[in-house]
Amino acid sequence: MESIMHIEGGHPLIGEITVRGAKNFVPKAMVASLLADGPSQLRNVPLIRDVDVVSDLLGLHGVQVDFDQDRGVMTLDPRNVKAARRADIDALGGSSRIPILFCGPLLHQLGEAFIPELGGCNIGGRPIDFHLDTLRKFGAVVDKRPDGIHISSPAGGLKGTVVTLPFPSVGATEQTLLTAVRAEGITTLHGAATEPEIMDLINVLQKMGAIISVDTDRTIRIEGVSHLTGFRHTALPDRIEAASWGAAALATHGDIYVRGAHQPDMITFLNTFRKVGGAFDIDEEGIRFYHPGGPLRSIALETGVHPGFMTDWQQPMVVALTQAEGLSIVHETVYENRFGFTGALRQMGATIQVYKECLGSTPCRFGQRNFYHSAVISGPTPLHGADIAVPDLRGGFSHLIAALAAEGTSRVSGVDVISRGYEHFLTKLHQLDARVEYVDAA
Ligand SMILES: CC(=O)N[C@H]1[C@@H](OP(=O)(O)OP(=O)(O)OC[C@H]2O[C@@H](n3ccc(=O)[nH]c3=O)[C@H](O)[C@@H]2O)O[C@H](CO)[C@@H](O)[C@@H]1O
Ligand SMILES: C=C(OP(=O)(O)O)C(=O)O
Repeated sequence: MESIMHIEGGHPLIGEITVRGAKNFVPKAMVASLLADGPSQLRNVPLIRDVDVVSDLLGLHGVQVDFDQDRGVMTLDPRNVKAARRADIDALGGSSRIPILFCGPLLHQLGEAFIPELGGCNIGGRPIDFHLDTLRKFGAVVDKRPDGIHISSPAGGLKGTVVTLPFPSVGATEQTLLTAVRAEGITTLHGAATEPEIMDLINVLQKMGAIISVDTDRTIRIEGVSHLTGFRHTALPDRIEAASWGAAALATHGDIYVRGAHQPDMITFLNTFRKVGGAFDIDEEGIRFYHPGGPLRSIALETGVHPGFMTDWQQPMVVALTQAEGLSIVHETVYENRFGFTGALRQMGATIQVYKECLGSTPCRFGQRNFYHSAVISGPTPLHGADIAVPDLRGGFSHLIAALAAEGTSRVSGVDVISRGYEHFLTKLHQLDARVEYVDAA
C-alpha cells in the first residue's frame, strides 16, 4: 500500500541536520572500484537508493560490497569480477542513470558490457549519444539490438583518443575518464564538465594510479596505464542536499545548521542565497542557513554547468522565490523540461508562468523550440496546503518545502522517490521540528 505524507505547514524549520557524501559522486566512485586489481574503501557513504542500486549491480558483477551503514564505510572488492546475467541486470533497469558508467570499466575487465534501461529524473529527453560516440572513439563496438545496447572491446583493447563534447555533460565526462584511465595511450577530452563531483572522481582515480591533468579551458588529458590499485577515499559532501535544506530554511522563515555543507563547492549558491535576502554563517563543520527577517528580494537566475548555478539547485530555490517581493526570472539551460514541478506550486497558491523563450542573458539550446524552460515567479504569495504528487527527486523535495511553508495540511504522494538522493529525510524533518507523518493511502 502506498504511503502518503501528511505535512502540516506554516512552521519554521529550525535545528541541525547532517549531510554525508554526494549522490552525484559516491555511486561513480563505487563504479571506479571495478577498475582496480584490489579492494577499495569509500567513506562518508550515504544511505540512499542510488547507492543501493549500484551496490546491487556491482554485486551482480562479482564485486564483494560490504557497507557499514551507520559509519558510512563501504569496502568494494573486485577481485572476482565476472559477467552478470542479462536478466539480473534488466531487473535493476530503470532505477538510476549510473549503469551507463559501467561500460568503460567492464570493457577493460571483461571485454563487453550491456546498457540496461536507464532511470533518473524525467526532466528532459536525456539522450546518451555523447556516451556512445565517446565509447566508439576508444574503438568500442556499439551494437544497438532490439533487446538493448551491447558494447564490446576491439581486438587489442581500447585505445586513447580525442573526444570533443558538444555540451559539457557530467555523465559523458565521467564516461571518458572511467574509460581513458586504462585505455592504451593518451586521451584528450575537450569541452569537459568540471563539477566538484567530477574533480573528486579524478581524486579517486589518481589515488588508484591514474595520470590525469585538468586545464582551465575544459580540457582534460588522461595518460592511460595498464593497471590500477584500490583506493581509500572520503566522499565530498552533497552540495545539492545542503542547498536544498538552505532553500527550506529560507522558504519557511527557518534556521538550519547543515553539518557537512562545504563552502568551496557552494559559492555560486551562496551568492544567490544572499542576493535573495537569505543569511548564512560558515564554520569549519558546516553552514548555518537562515531567514534574517524582512522581505526577500526577487532575482534573475540562469542555471548552467559548473561554476554556474546548478540545475539541481533550481527547483528548491524556486520555492523560496515564491516568497520574494516582485518578479523573479529563472532560465533553465541544462534540461529542457525541469519546470513540471511548478504545477503543484501553482495549486498551492504560487504565481508562476512558464515560457518557451530564453528569458536570460544567454540564448540556450532550448530557445525557439517547444520547451517550457523559462519561468517567471511573482511574489510574495501565501501558500496553502494541497494534495500533490512528487514528480521527480528535486521537484519532490521542492514540494515538501512548499508544503512546509504553506498554511494548512498537504498530502504528498510518491515521496519514496526522494530517498534516491536525500538520506533519512523524514528523520531529518523531525529533527527540524517539522510536523510530518506517513499515513497509509486509503
Ligand atoms: C547522477 C548524476 O550525476 N546526475 C547529474 C548529472 O546528470 P547527467 O550526467 O545525466 O547530466 P549531463 O550533464 O550528462 O546532461 C547535461 C545535458 O546534456 C545532455 N546530454 C547528455 C548526455 C548525452 O549523451 N547527450 C546529451 O544531449 C542532457 O540531455 C542534458 O541536457 O549531471 C546533471 C547536470 O549537472 C545533474 O542535473 C544530475 O543530477
Ligand atoms: C537529476 C538528478 O539526478 P539523476 O541524474 O540521477 O536523475 C538530480 O540529482 O537532481
